[in-house]
Amino acid sequence: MDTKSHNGIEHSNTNISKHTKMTNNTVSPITNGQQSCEENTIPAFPWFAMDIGGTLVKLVYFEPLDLNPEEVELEGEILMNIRHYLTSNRAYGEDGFRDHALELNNVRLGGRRGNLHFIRFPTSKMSNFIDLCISKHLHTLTFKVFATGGGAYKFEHDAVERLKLSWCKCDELETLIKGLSYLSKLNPNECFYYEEPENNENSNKIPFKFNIRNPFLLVNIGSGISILHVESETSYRRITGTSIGGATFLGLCCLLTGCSGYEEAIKLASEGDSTTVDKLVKDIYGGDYERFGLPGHIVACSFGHMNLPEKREQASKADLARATLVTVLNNIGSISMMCARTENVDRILFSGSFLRINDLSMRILAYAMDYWSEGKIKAIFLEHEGYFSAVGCLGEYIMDENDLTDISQS
Ligand SMILES: Nc1ncnc2c1ncn2[C@@H]1O[C@H](COP(=O)(O)OP(=O)(O)O)[C@@H](O)[C@H]1O
Ligand SMILES: CC(C)(COP(=O)(O)O)[C@@H](O)C(=O)NCCC(=O)O
Repeated sequence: MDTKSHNGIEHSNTNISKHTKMTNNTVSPITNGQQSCEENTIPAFPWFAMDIGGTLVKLVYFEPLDLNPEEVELEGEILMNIRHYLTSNRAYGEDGFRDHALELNNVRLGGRRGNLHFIRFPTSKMSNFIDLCISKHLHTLTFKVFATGGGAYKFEHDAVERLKLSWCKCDELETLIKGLSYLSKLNPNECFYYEEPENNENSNKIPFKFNIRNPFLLVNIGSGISILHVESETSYRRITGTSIGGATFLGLCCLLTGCSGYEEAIKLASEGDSTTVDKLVKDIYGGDYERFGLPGHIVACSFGHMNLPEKREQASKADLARATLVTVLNNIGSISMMCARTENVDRILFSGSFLRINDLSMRILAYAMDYWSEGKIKAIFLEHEGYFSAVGCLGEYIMDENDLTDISQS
């Protein structure tokens, strides 16, 4: 049975991939007509998948390393130019970036060998991206694009009309789990935890040997937040979600500090002190609230000092950014903890681009999970943060059953 994703609906899909692939290590040649998404063959190069989210487009590109002379000839100038353009640049115009540090080399996908590249740009620039594809003559070729995230639906008409390609859609939460399963097997350092999250000098990041078959909670912190209970790659439920997510942090930071983007917001937050903004238990009790085990140092009410003009004057932009971050994290932490207890799991995996260049948030979450669970629940983080759905979407259409049997990484 293969069901759609809604809160509380069980998912069960016993296939590794929806489509069984031919494994003769060749790809279909580019054809003149549109290719069907349901075709039972490995699709023609180029192999792209895009997760078009509420804030960012995450694009995963497979660069083949084993093209034979005949394929090089078939590939033609346009695709060769695209390949060189994507792999030789780290920035594309003002808004596109390749996360070079995340690149995975010499991986096997669809029976082929290649490098996986990770590229992102703002979803607000989707139409510029389509213009760029047209300027590089991609609309004159026929190939498939694998798309997930809300934008796979929202932008389908525009992409298909203007680029004349086959637009193959996948569900973002299904591909999130598939991508997690694939990358955690491919990359031994994919999952990690902090041994001493409260230690600012050395929080001790340790690789975590992840086994998808032990039930866990998956908290995806994107623009908004989805929380899933996962029992295996093919059996999971979306338990709940919250609208107070990564976009809330960024939006409120822009409003409160006038910062211009995510990088600046995170830098400000790392320099700030939230206790000038938040009211702590000790600000109310003068110490701990012992009867119910609330220590004085925890936040009693986020932004609780900000009703007073003199406190507003004392709070710097950095303090406001830090308080915004802590507010969002406290909410994520307490919902995640409640879900972990209700579902009886002892591992919470946090994914999503909100954790990009955000060691501070990961350590705050790790400390909170450890503290409130008295060491029983472990917070686990992921190197490829927001890219799992895009990877899972590529794998959904391209992976064959042997892809993970002979892993070798350079
Ligand atoms: N360069 C960036 N621009 C905007 N937001 C970013 C950036 N890098 C990280 N983020 C954070 O990641 C969040 C989006 O996470 P992501 O997993 O990509 O979600 P979505 O799929 O909804 O776009 C943003 O709301 C923001 O908090
Ligand atoms: C609607 C979404 C699945 C979209 O995913 P995103 O682009 O935020 O990664 C997500 O924003 C979400 O789960 N929001 C919370 C909705 C709720 O349960 O309240």
